[in-house]
Amino acid sequence: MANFDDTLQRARLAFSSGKTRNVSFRRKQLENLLRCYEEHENEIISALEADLRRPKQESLIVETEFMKNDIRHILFQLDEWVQSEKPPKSFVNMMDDVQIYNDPFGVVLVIGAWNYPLQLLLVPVASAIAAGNCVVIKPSEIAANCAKFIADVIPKYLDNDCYPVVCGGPSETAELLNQRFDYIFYTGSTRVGKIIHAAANKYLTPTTLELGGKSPCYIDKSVDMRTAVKRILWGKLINCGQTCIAPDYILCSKEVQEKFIVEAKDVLKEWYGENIQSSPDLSRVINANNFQRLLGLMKSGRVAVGGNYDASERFIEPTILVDVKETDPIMEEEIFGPILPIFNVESAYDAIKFINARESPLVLYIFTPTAEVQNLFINGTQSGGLCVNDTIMHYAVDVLPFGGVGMSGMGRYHGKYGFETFTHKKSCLGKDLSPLGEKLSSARYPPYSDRKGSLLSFLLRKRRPLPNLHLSHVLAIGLGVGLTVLTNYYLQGKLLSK
Ligand SMILES: NC(=O)c1ccc[n+]([C@@H]2O[C@H](COP(=O)([O-])OP(=O)(O)OC[C@H]3O[C@@H](n4cnc5c(N)ncnc54)[C@H](O)[C@@H]3O)[C@@H](O)[C@H]2O)c1
Repeated sequence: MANFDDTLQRARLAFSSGKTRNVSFRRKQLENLLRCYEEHENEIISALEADLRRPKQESLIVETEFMKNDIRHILFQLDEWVQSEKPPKSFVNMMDDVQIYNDPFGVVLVIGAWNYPLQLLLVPVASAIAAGNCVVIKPSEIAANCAKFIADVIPKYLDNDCYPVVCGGPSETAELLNQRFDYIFYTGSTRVGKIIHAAANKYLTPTTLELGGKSPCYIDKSVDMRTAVKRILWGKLINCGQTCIAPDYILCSKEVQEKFIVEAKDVLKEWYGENIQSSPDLSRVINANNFQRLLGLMKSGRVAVGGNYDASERFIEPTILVDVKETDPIMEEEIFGPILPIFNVESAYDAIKFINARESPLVLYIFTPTAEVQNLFINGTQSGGLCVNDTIMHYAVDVLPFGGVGMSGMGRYHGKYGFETFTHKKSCLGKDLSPLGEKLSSARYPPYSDRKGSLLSFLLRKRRPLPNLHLSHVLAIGLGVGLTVLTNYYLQGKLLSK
């Protein structure tokens, strides 16, 4: 059984030494991580190819370039993000110092999933470093080559006491979860998310859960079908459908379905040629277990496109299923593979009813140029995110928070939202000690009286927030007003005496 006591002890000591509170130290670590990506790009691409047979271009877009840009974004903004905030004050605190400090939580645990084995682990790690935490980094054991890269190479770039890498599967993770962390960030299935949440409960550890589920995709008849088909199929087939935000199934009318299938056949031929298996541009299913699970799901409905597979390569041809029923296994569990079922609905209203009868998805996709139809979904459904007329691309907008809702997760990250996830907002009131400040405070002290009560009600009454004024500002304004009044009197006296 793994023993993580020492690792945790060293991280705790490193955190209490105050090292990670130093913003230059955090910046240096992030620069090192960026350098690691620059110096090992080919190794990263090879590890992803070995685990998933991921094409180089996909690895560049969704792993290396994505990660480097995430770190660059943090480095550009860090000095601004770490500043304490001075929120607008109410009348009663006019004389006081009211601030919110950005405190790190302490030692946090980040657990990654296998489908994007580097990005899903190291993007939250970068946010946690930026926020001043120590981080225990736990890659998914299922993407074994990437886990080995992380364990071998990352420690050469990051401070080993502050940011240890620990490896292992479910039993090691269970052991790790017996330790006390100050924050847990987990990416993976909803099933394991519940285990993580239950473990976090022991110490009331705050937790972000980035989970999965079935993300629907509604296609309206008004859409340009060629564009819709390309954007949907790309989102479904990148990483062989093993993407938490892949469009899981399509909701559309029979008429739209017919047009979708005609265009889909054409687009697949254009992208992958006559012999799809020989195309270098399609990833493979991660392992034999998932391959067999997907073959089981392919038995639902009727194959309209694709349907071929080869167990020796864990290859599954991009497959579109029609005539599926609500109760078919493919409509009940997250697919996580290159299979796209179409479920027929009569209208946008029917689609919304169908979506609302199920768990809230991680993302909802709608394809329509019509604002009226878009608004029906925006106002009538709940989902972690919503993407109109495209798939996946909302993930890359670094000013948008990313996360689920309900069974698809809790919490959010990316960009500033990642920094805030790993930051405790420590509120601080600095009371004014001047005689005037004490005079304003004295109404709260006994002996109580009606006069004091009325004064308190007046002071506490909610008004529009004041601009951030301190005693010195108030005195300066008072002095200015006083001088103006006196000058007026003086000038008037002079004029009258003439
Ligand atoms: N929301 C997101 O950002 C996001 C991203 C990627 C994947 N996902 C979801 O993740 C799922 C697929 O990923 P996965 O198969 O790696 O998930 P997983 O839950 O099997 O594994 C994820 C992590 O949990 C650990 N783990 C597995 N079983 C455990 C257990 N019993 N106790 C403690 N730890 C355990 C693994 O070691 C791994 O590090 C899909 O549902 C997908 O939608 C979500």
